[in-house]
Amino acid sequence: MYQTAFLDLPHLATASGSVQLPGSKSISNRVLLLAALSAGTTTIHDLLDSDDTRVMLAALRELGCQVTPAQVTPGQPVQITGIDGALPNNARAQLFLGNAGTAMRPLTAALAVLGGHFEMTGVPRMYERPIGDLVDALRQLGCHIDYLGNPGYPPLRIGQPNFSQLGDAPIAVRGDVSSQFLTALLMALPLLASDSDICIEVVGELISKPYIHITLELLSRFGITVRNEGWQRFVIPAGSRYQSPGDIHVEADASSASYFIALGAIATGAGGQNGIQVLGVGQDSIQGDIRFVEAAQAMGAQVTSGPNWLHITRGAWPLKAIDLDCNHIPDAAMTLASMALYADGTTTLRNIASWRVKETDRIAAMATELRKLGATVEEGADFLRITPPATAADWRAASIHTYDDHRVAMCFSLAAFNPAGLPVRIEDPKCVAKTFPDYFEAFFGVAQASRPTPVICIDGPTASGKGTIAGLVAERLGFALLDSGALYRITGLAASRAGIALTEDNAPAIADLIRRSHIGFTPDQRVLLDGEDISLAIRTEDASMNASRVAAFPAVREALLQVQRDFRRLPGLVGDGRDMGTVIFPDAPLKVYLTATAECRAERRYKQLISKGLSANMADLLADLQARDARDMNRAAAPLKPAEDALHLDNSEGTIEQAVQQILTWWEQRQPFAPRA
Ligand SMILES: Nc1ncnc2c1ncn2[C@@H]1O[C@H](COP(=O)(O)OP(=O)(O)O)[C@@H](O)[C@H]1O
Ligand SMILES: Nc1ccn([C@H]2C[C@H](O)[C@@H](COP(=O)(O)OP(=O)(O)O)O2)c(=O)n1
Repeated sequence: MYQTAFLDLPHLATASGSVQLPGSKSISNRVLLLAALSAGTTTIHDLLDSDDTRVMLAALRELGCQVTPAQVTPGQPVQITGIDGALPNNARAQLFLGNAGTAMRPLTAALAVLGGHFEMTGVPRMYERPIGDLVDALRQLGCHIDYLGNPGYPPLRIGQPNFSQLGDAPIAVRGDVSSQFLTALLMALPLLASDSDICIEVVGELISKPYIHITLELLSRFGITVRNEGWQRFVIPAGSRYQSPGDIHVEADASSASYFIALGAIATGAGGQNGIQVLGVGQDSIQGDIRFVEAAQAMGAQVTSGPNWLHITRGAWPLKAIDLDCNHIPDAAMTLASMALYADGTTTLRNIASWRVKETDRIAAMATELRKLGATVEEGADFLRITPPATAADWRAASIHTYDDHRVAMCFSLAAFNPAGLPVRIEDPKCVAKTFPDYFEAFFGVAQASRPTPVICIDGPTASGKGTIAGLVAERLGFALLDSGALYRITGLAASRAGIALTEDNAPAIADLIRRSHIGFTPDQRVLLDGEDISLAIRTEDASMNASRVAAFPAVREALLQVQRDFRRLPGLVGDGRDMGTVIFPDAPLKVYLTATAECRAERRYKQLISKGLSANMADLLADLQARDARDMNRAAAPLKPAEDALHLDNSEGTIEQAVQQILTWWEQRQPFAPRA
């Protein structure tokens, strides 16, 4: 996940490949509870790992369900052995449910029906989220629930129910507040339906029918067939009993698929590859948002699909403008607003009043940000009318404000395919964590830039601060990092360990050795050589000297050339070394030549080595450093020197942060995101 203040998407040209989407949150937690209530063991595949599912798993373990493994591990299924419809007598538990509404509501209903002694607590925000309508419905049945704080809100205490008064009358529940209450009852009441039918009657208009549809579909997979009488009455037949289906796959979130469906409709593939493959959700999805596919098709997308996948390619181009009632796909429809930027006329999205009360006022947010890109947007109480920029010249480079709304951030990534060749800045990219923490990683995994990916080169002599400053600049921009010196250090170490003398004669053998070695960099910046952690071993002064020696051999530099260029990846790279700007990335848009006086560098290196627990001597260090400077600057192959277009930065006086800020300022000056006057 990108934790940066903003993320710059370079202009993108093509996209192809496949994307595995994360599991749906609402399906994950329903499946967990149903598995826990069932007879038998359920193997759950593709469960989402999120705050909500972690809370639910912890609660189920607390209630005595066997859960293996105890945590969600990527690529590994979770097995749950259920309670077969009953808890032991006098079961007792204190359940902390954080801010997970998808755990609090269904667990309250199920435990109130099962009976025992339970306290349901959470974070302060949970105590502001109403649960009174559900509690009222459960009390009608004979469940025993007390409020421990404010009436109508958690925390709750659940006791032993008394079902002696339970007659044939339907159980009434309000349908116009949150469909989660009805979902909770639908999942709890089969526990009571052994002898006679149970009927639930919805009072008021039922909202969010697609979510009830998901509940009914999942119930049927766990052996409960509910009769749906026009979305007003739901009958759970007598004799219902939860039975594990054995294996079950959690579908990916269909609204998350919408960005990649749109991507497939907007972008052509590169190098003969065609289209975007979306894995995890397909044509028989039980989620309402899958109908986004029809809207995308109406705009021109070509979609083929199977049970668990979709494949999308560009069809009509430009896309076709549409006029659509979006009530059935409120979340995914936002993606249509981004597709409208590429349409042949004005697109109207109607019946979207609910956008106004989501994470932010989404109608206003989309209108404001689309306008920044150059679109003409008319905004109504419940509609949005979007006319794309008339020509490529009418597009603007925009810094997109995201309003702490994951969908705004994801939607506007699609603007990076604009015909004007402009980059797009997404502010606060971490807001995607709500449903898709690695969205941008997945997006970059299938998209290709129209020009070489941006690189910031930081070259300079030893201990000038390159590594430290390059690391910080990369972190602020969300860029990858290349510590090219580490590659020469690894080479020197590998050759010494192999007993090869570091002489010019042996250069081909050293180059050959490094080509055959497996070099790895971990996300936490550890360095691996054939699987061994050599992070410390390459930092000794001996290793520095050896690195400088092997770095003078053209055969070694040749062997490491492509290795270094392969570090270049979206959204950008910061390269630190001696020849980043002169040889490896001569086309880099920003090159910095970082220097500091020899005395200053020796002193800093001394402190650095001591702090790592390595021995050091000031006089030797200064002499070594000057020798290394001389060798690095005077060698024939790629000597250390500033690139002609490098900006010089003297790092002797200022702080690390000042140097970082200077480089970020130079970078900003090369970007077109300044607000329009
Ligand atoms: N402006 C600065 N002020 C104080 N210390 C600095 C400054 N710049 C770098 N340093 C310190 O100098 C040492 C050497 O920096 P490093 O990044 O390893 O240099 P290089 O990669 O150029 O060899 C580090 O301990 C770093 O924290
Ligand atoms: N791009 C590069 C990077 C490093 N080298 C050589 C020159 C240096 O003396 C060694 C070690 O580089 P490194 O950047 O790790 O060294 P310092 O941290 O600056 O002391 O490798 C090079 O020739 N070209």
